[in-house]
Amino acid sequence: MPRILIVEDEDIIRSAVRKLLQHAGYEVADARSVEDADSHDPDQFDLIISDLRLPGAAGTELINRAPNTPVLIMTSYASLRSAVDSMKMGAVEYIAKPFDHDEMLAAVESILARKGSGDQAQEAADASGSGPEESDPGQIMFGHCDAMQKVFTLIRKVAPTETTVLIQGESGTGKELAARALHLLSPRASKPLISVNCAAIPESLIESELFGHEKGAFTGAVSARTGLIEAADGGSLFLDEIGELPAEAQARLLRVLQESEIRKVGSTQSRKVNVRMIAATHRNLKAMTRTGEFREDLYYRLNVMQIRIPPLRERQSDILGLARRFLKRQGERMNKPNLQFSPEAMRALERHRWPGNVRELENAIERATILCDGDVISPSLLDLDSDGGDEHIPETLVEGNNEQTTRDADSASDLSLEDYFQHFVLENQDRMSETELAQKLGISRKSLWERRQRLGIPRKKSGS
Ligand SMILES: Nc1ncnc2c1ncn2[C@@H]1O[C@H](COP(=O)(O)OP(=O)(O)OP(=O)(O)O)[C@@H](O)[C@H]1O
Repeated sequence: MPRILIVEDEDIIRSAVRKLLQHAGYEVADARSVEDADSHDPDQFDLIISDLRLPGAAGTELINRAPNTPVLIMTSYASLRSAVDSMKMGAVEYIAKPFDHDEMLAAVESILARKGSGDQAQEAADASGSGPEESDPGQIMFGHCDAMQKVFTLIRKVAPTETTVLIQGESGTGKELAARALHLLSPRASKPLISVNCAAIPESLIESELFGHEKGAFTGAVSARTGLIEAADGGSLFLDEIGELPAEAQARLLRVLQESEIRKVGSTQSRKVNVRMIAATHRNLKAMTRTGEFREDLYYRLNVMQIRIPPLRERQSDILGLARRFLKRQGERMNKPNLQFSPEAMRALERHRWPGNVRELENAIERATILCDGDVISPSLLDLDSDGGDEHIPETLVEGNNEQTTRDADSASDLSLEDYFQHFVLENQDRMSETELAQKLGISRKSLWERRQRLGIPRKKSGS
């Protein structure tokens, strides 16, 4: 029977995950912190599931302390969807909280299956030191056109260095993927890549999230916590939407860049950190320095090397290649392996302006794959003319999520995760809009609304 160690300081989550896994037939032990977990021999476990932010050391520290055991990291923020990107470490994965029971069990099963069947292959790949993902940006992101080839050349040159990189580009162009390529092609690839969306974390929390806090630093700080910068120690930190960082956090970040030191909120002591910074924005940071919205000194520290990801409309010759790639992936996921675009659909794809860039293309194809009854995708399934930009797309994607939400409702054993949801909404709804709440919970606004109805937490009038 596989043995699993859960490391989580929040009692509700720890006991919910424990019950879920025991119910599924696993043997489970638990701990409240990385230090607490030291009392267990990691080699006795087939899997460690840990929260990212814990009192004391960050959950990512377990990756070092338990080199032979896969670590599944749980993150609280949807903004950290790709928080722990440790692909090179075999079965290390992340899961965004709150997760469905099915999602957690599927992640556990898949890691254990990979561990069982893949150990030897993984060892061989590690020994040769050449996993397929690490050798070229073209294996991490698609791009044959000249503009993307120039981006790849820049990534290849700058990735092995320690240089801070500023990635600019419209929303959905692939800035996060470029950051991942920079990390995976760097000597830090075996360490964590922590991605933080500065726009998705409320102002009041961002400093504590990034820098950590001491016990009692503010109301609600019941114990000391590691920040995300410390969690990325030895690896890379990707700060998405850096233009949204509030002034105080900008000042603190500048100190990290200048002195490679962080000081937790409420602490008088600094600690050395070794983190490579990659920042991204869709805004004109230079112009923001002129209006005083962004610190000029921080701008120059970040802008040592700039990579501009072109919008999809400037990558005309890549559109069909990307579309086919997404269609293949979605077709495999949905068990529709023979899907093809009709000639009219291909023309429609090439004619569209793609204001939401690659993300919009990916979503259009996911939607068409779901709706397609035969093997041919027609223009009407792509529904490109009626696309309403960013606001519209996530709502469409919710189709799949909703199914899971309904399954949640059917499962009486989900109660404690629902408690977590309820707790989170009640605690944050006064200072967060519905969009922000949904983003942080990793669900769509529609799902948030549905869960509110089901759990009887009506939306406050002043909420958004
Ligand atoms: N060149 C590419 N090849 C394959 N997939 C891509 C490419 N560029 C983007 N994508 C996919 O498109 C989606 C959006 O990409 P990503 O999140 O990197 O964009 P972004 O510029 O960081 O967006 P935002 O500014 O909104 O955070 C992701 O699912 C990503 O995997």
